[in-house]
Amino acid sequence: MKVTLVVIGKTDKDYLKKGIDIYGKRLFHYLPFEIKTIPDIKNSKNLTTEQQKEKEGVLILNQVTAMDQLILLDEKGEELSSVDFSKWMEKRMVAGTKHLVFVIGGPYGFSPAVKERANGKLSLSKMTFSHQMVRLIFIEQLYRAMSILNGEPYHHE
Ligand SMILES: C[S@@+](CC[C@H](N)C(=O)[O-])C[C@H]1O[C@@H](n2cnc3c(N)ncnc32)[C@H](O)[C@@H]1O
Repeated sequence: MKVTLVVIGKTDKDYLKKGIDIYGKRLFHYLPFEIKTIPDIKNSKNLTTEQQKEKEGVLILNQVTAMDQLILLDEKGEELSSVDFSKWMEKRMVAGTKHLVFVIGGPYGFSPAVKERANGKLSLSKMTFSHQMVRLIFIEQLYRAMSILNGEPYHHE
């Protein structure tokens, strides 16, 4: 199963880039993983938040095919423990999912069209993180889930 993380705008802080690079490489030992970066919307200051979400939504949906499983990362989504997230991943692998696409919304979240297309919503916490910060937090959790499935001593209960 291939996993893609779709994000909006380049990662702008070096401390995040370093962490994402470290955990992205570790993750790649377990499964094909890539980050797809959608460029920031131009002249977003002249747009309403709804217009910005719509435009981001079109670009997000361009990244997925009808066969892909699209999962939104959203603070209002389903909350799982790390062990339960590892089981959640395993279920998709066993079910033969070919391409699992996680997406992090822009500063204002997701458009209605993206929410409608999504196959599920996962929360990393009830707290809201910046769309930059959540990249590293999610990749570490994905690595943790895969290390649990592979019996590695990274996670301790
Ligand atoms: C600043 S937040 C946007 C918050 C906005 N109020 C909303 O309605 O989504 C930017 C993005 O980061 C991600 N995010 C932030 N906190 C999260 C959390 N606790 N769990 C999962 N994703 C989160 C989501 O993808 C969100 O769309």
